[in-house]
Amino acid sequence: MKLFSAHEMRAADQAAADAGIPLLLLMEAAGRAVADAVTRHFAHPEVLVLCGGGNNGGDGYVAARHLLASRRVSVLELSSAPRSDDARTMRRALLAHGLTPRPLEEAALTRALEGRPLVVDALFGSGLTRPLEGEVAAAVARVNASGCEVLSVDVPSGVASDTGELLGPHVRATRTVQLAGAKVASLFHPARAAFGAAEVADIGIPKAILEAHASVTVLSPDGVRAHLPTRAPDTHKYEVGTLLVIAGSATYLGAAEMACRAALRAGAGLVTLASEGSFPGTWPEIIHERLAWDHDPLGTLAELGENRAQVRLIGPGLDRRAAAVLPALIGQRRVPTVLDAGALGGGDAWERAVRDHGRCVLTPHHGEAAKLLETSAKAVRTAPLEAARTLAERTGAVVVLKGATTVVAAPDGRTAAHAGGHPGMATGGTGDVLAGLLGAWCSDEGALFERACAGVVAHARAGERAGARFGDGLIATDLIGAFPEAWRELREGR
Ligand SMILES: NC(=O)C1=CN([C@@H]2O[C@H](COP(=O)(O)OP(=O)(O)OC[C@H]3O[C@@H](n4cnc5c(N)ncnc54)[C@H](OP(=O)(O)O)[C@@H]3O)[C@@H](O)[C@H]2O)[C@H](O)CC1
Ligand SMILES: [K+]
Repeated sequence: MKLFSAHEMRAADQAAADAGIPLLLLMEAAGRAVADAVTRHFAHPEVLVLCGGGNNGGDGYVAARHLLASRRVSVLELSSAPRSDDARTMRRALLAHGLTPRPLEEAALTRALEGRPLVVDALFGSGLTRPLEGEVAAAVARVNASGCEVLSVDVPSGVASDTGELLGPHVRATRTVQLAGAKVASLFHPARAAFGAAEVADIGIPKAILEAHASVTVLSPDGVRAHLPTRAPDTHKYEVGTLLVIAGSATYLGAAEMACRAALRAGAGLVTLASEGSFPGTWPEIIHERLAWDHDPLGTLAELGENRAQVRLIGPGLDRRAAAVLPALIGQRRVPTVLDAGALGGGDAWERAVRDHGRCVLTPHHGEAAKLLETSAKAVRTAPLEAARTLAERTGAVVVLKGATTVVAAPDGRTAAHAGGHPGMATGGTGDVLAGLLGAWCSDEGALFERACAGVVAHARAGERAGARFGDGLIATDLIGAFPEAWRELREGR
């Protein structure tokens, strides 16, 4: 499935019109799809349709017309807003069926809501340009307070369709029928919650046109299945990808160990941890190489044979003293390299090293991305797709921007987002686990973006499994325990 910005959707509409499918036809299909969704999901004998002055309102008039056959329908409309030609046409068609919309005024709305109707919210869609205020904001508040179930058309009114951030007053929908494609806001918190159950209706825009106008893929288990690592029956450990993990410090040895364990469970052929001090690890499978950050660490690492470091992961719990050698460390081997946490150093020399390397995967959370982009965490949260894309373009790396919805961006512009997982994953160490499994799965140099996408989905699935068992009390190592079954489910299409 693809994700659309309002601009991309308008361009797709225009391309459809140019190809011979006028907007009026799309609007008819949109309203019909909304009426079908009402029939499928709601048994209310009464339906109250609220129409705005734009094309979202046009969809509402169409839905009202189709619902006349099976429900008692009334329509309240905003009269102040201008009406598009198509919305006007659909309003006339409704009048021809004997239903006259009435003005959306306080008394009329209060009376209508007393009958506990299903409310169809067709006030504003993707054309919202500013926060709702005055009478419209009051009407939305009244609908929310009424306790009536609400089906929103395309976008809950008041939600800006291009961001997960909330502008102001908005409808809290029970269900939203998104038209032609999912909207950005439906995938990102907190706006995501306003959509209720979100579905996408086909309104007759040809698939090729939709594909050509959307730049973001919504990740799904089905979508990443082809990119899960597989192994031949006669393979050996040096063929499935060995991982060198450069991580840990006196305080954060656990981060390094969790990354190593995750990598092993994700099928790494051999995992070597290079860190300072003695390693009290409880997994004997992890090979430990001693590093001294103040005594030629690069020399020590250079001695490790190529077959021990077909992929590198640098960063989980990394000792602060590593910062000074980061650019040289990144450039030391030309193998796929995942940079996490302490290895997301930033600065000109760092950025040059990442760009020159050309095979890096960066895994920042919002705060780390903000630092790398020299902006605020709020700016990243407001526009995570753009933030991930900009960082990927600037560094030439695949960027995995972690969050409740994770964005993956490639330097060539490919972008994907995934909203799976469990709120319990907001706990220390789950990022180290992701870094470890990406280290194991990014052994395919030609498919770093695809493998990163698969890793994000598998990590989220492990979180869902662990969340089902431990709820909000899940801890990062639970993800490692849940990972093998999550991987199997993805492989088997369950
Ligand atoms: N391909 C598709 O998905 C199709 C979708 N359809 C539907 O069309 C809408 C988008 O329609 P559009 O007319 O562009 O926009 P809206 O209906 O959302 O409303 C825009 C009007 O509202 C005014 N506006 C914007 N913000 C506010 C506000 N805060 N308060 C008051 N008024 C506001 C705006 O006017 P301004 O010039 O004042 O900004 C517009 O007049 C989409 O969501 C679908 O439902 C098509 O029906 C079929 C194809
Ligand atoms: K709406």
